[in-house]
Amino acid sequence: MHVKSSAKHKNKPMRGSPGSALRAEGEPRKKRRFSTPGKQLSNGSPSSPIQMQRANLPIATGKNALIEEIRRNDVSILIGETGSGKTTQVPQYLLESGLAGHGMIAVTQPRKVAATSLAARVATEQNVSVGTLVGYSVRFDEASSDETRIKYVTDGMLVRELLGDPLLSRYSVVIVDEAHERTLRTDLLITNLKDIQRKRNAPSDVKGKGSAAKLNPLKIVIMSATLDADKFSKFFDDAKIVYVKGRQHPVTIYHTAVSQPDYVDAAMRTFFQIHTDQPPGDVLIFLPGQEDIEGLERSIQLYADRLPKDVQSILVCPMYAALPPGQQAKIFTPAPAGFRKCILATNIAETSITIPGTKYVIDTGKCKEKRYVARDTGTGFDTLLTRDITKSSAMQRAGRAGREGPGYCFRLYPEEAFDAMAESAEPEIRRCALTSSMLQLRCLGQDIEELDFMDKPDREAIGAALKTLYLLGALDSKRCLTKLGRDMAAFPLEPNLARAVVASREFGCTLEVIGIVSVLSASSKLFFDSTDEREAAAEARRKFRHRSGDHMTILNVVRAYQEIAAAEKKSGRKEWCRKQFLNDRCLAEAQDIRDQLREVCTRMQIDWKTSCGEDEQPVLKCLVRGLVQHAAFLQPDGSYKQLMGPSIVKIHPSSSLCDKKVPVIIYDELVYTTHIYARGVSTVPRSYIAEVPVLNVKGT
Ligand SMILES: Nc1ncnc2c1ncn2[C@@H]1O[C@H](COP(=O)(O)OP(=O)(O)OP(=O)(O)O)[C@@H](O)[C@H]1O
Repeated sequence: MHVKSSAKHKNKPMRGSPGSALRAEGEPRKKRRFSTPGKQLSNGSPSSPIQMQRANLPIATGKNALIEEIRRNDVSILIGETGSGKTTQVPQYLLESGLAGHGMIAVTQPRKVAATSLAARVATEQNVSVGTLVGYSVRFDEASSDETRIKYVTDGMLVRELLGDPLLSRYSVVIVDEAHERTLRTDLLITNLKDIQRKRNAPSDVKGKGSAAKLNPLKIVIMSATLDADKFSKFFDDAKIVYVKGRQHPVTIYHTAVSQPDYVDAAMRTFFQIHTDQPPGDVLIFLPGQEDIEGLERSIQLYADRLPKDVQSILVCPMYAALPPGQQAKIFTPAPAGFRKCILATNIAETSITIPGTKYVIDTGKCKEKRYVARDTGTGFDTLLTRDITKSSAMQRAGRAGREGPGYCFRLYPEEAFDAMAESAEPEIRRCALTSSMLQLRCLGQDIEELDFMDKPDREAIGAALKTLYLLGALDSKRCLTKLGRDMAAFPLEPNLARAVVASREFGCTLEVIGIVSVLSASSKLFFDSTDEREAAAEARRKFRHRSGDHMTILNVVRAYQEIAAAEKKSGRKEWCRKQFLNDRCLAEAQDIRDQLREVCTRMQIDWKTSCGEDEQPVLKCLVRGLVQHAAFLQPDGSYKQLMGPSIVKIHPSSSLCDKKVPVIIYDELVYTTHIYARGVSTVPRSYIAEVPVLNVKGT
């Protein structure tokens, strides 16, 4: 293949091309390759195209041997090339072979989009609709029933299930997929699974008569294409490592000759070379974040308009976490005839998923990594810093091509840069805030300091999480879980927002607090920061503005939207939002979240209809309960000093209070750009802060 311009690429076939052995690094301790011929698949019509496709996957060759290995071992670690069929086939094999008995098979995914799209695919392969035999469960969305036997779940949802069912009694097999990502939830889950398995699989004389005695043994399968298998094996007491050989289709990899500091521009040039020179096939471009995606989308549209008439049209589809689920799902819809789809994605599309039609991948080699700064105080903030990806990410990205036929991956960095990359990223447990996880563990009666983790969290982070939970009233001074803490954990919300909802029972304003919290929990922002029409947007926003700041302003929008929603059809709502410069997708998603929070309230005997009317004071008091660590006091120079942390912060320009000087603020989060900014800000009387019970005791 010929690639012009400075984004020049050198060709190298991907390791594990057809017929090659998978493993490049030295021989693993326990290893098995599969080469026994597969038997005919028992489920569905074997001659249907989808069943033929299943039968041709590399994993199908070793199906029986694989089932046998899983049958023989309590824990199996399964390594197989991207696209070999692990995620879609292994659960079906276990179901079809009867190995799962009467229990369910859970397959965990680090991301929602993977869980929902895989459930759809496997349901099609089983010829059923999603939510019947095959289902999914992700935060704020679920499709499952009593019939469900294979459930794709986010790792966070399975951790949440532990709260109501600590032995995961409904499941006979838990498959932890994409375990290499080492998300905080995956690590928590793995720790718990080890313990659950010890209880459920113990010999009956050891089990005694406890609840575990009645349960079937639990099987655990850990899967990935790019995993430090030995580390996982060691953690699970030398568990068996099983290797699936080969990949279905080759992916040819090209590297640039030199590095590309302007990776967005390099991505654009590479895309247009593919578009003008190469046969049809969709293109998936990996970029670090939303900003780069939006920038590249604009540039591609601009240049696309100048292409000669006889060149195919381009359909650009962005894909990042803050896009609502419905919008994200569009990447799976085939492009109309005569169009080439160009998907601009963050690492949200890096693992697990198959995007039909994708033949070319462009990898900028960059990603954004979440890291909590000042983990020791609990008053720090999450940063999302752009950095180089790891080898594991690069291989996963290349693996999104070559799933339906031969693929091509264009890496916008030299081969030497790939060789110099770290093998894998630092586990989240070592770099993210632990508050939410610690609350869940406390509800399970577990102490984070005593748990058996693959990598232990550091003491400072643990201390900060304990402090936060104490200030929220979830733990008492002896670090024991309070009733309040247990109530908070019932809500699928960050602990500070859950605290505000629980407080609303006391202050009689649940209707209002849920309205605000659902918008704050939506995946996209409520207000568009339109640079083109900034004045018009500000003007439209002014009528919702509340003197106390952003939270009550959100409530005003929610109230107005509900009136419109009651009177208008969907198209009318959209039009109204457009005129008000509001994000209708955020409001629609918030409505779904609100409905779910109302259900939780009903279960908890909190009357969600309780309203404080036009009085903002009870609402602000609830928010203070949740955001007490996010309070700051005005300084003589107009900046704000954190009440409980060392930082000096400014009010974010997007806030309705940005040009005001108010004595005390509370805020949703801190963001760091040129300064540390507080975003989502309200002003509250100082007395509200002194009233927070835990501060009150100390006489603050
Ligand atoms: N939605 C889909 N549409 C078309 N083909 C699909 C779809 N999902 C899966 N496939 C086919 O099934 C194959 C196996 O997919 P599967 O997700 O099971 O692989 P995997 O080994 O788990 O890959 P990864 O390690 O990347 O998660 C894909 O390569 C593709 O050929």
